[in-house]
Amino acid sequence: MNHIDQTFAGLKEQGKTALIPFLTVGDPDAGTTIEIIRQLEAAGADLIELGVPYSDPLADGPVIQRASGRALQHGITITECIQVAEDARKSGVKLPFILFTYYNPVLQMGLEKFFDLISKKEISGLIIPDLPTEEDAELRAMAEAANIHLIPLVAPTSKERIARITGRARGFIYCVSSLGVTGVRSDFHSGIDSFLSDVRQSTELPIAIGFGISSREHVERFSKQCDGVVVGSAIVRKIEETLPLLQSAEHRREGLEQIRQFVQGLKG
Ligand SMILES: O=P(O)(O)OC[C@@H](O)[C@@H](O)c1c[nH]c2ccccc12
Repeated sequence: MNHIDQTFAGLKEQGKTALIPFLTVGDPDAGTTIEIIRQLEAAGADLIELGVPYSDPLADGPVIQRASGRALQHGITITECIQVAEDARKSGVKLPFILFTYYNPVLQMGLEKFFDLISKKEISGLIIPDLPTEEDAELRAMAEAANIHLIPLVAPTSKERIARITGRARGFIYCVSSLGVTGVRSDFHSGIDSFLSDVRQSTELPIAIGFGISSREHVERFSKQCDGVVVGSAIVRKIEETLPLLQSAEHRREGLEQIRQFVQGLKG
């Protein structure tokens, strides 16, 4: 059990679905990211996905690619991204943090040093989209030892792999709603409902859905079948739209308020 399990258990008792925003850490800077996280919590978010910017975000659409580019322009590192979790906790944020990173930055740091760092910095979960389950044994063992949940992704094409992936999972199962890259969508994979029931039947863990979710209607629709809903690009796009306000001392509060209101609208 860790902070993620406790959060989902609490929501289940209340019959609620977790709202899980994703944001790119350091877009536009680490300090603003912490203030945005506080707004996300105030808007009703239940867990936060902290995205580590990467130079080759192969699974990301244009919105998150641009956000990663902005953050990397300011030279943010994976260590600084992890520090944001501790600083946000110190500023009073209570939500569980899931570190979202591609595998390369972890390899560059070295698994030992990486786990030594995140086990001390308020990280409860890990999502590494380009680490196949067939190659994650060492990392999974280190995550277990640190009581940090390695959260797997399953896609509608995972089919017979679903049971193998969910069988060794911790935290929750991240169900990808559509094929392709992240980004706001108006429609989802045609077999989405049967895919979600297949995943549900394969695990006792909570299941969350992500990719393309950008409206209250989407959140409502998927709340019937899932325990959590991940929203990334729609929120990252809202942050992008408010950058001029966020970067002006005079209008910063207004920009943060616009982000809070947008996310509150998703939660309803
Ligand atoms: O951006 P979307 O369409 O709302 O999808 C969530 C997604 O951003 C986040 O979970 C994520 C960001 N980059 C990823 C790469 C792979 C899987 C998931 C992700």
